[in-house]
Amino acid sequence: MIGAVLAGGRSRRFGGDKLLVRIDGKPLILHTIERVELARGVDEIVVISSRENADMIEALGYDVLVDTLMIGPIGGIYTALSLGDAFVVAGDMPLILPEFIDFIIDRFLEAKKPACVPRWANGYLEPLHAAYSQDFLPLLREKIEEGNYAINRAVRESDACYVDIEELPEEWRESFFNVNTRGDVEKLKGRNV
Ligand SMILES: Nc1nc2c(ncn2[C@@H]2O[C@H](COP(=O)(O)OP(=O)(O)OP(=O)(O)O)[C@@H](O)[C@H]2O)c(=O)[nH]1
Ligand SMILES: [Mg+2]
Repeated sequence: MIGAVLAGGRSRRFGGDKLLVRIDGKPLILHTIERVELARGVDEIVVISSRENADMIEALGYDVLVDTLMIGPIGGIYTALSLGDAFVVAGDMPLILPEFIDFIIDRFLEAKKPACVPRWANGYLEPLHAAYSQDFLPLLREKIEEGNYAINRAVRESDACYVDIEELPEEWRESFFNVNTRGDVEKLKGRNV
């Protein structure tokens, strides 16, 4: 399926485009993309980008679909699904694990549900590290038209399948690490990314 990497955020907490910050000499978004490419179940990468970032991402050698909605991740997911079913990931997740991606994709293909989303025991969801079907589009469209831009709520109202994180290997949890602040970049120093 498509690996859709979201890259249309404004990096407000970071200040300056976080997806371009260099980690071991390589832009953050490339770390994420190269890991998603390693998943067996992903056969094509598409970056769902803001108009401003499109040229830069194409220059890195990847296909871009411009998100014209710019209403947050829900709009990025909606845009990605116009191409087909997709594993969607935030561009700021440089530690994402290919084997975890494949685990979610396998569950998704088995369950035949509109979405397959990791869930913590306290109910918290990880919707930017999840698989989505085009069957999710009508509900997303309705939410967007109503101005309800919370992706978690849309997932909960759908007939989604959930992957219970705490039942999986503990080492997989770092897959959700995402860079929001400059301090998060510091946390990556000295480890293999
Ligand atoms: N395509 C698309 N991607 C988005 C949009 N909003 C956020 N993203 C991406 O979704 C991922 C997770 O979002 P956040 O961690 O909130 O990133 P952000 O919105 O850039 O940062 P903040 O402004 O600090 O919240 C990042 O990779 C963003 O680039 C959007 O409207 N469209
Ligand atoms: Mg984030």
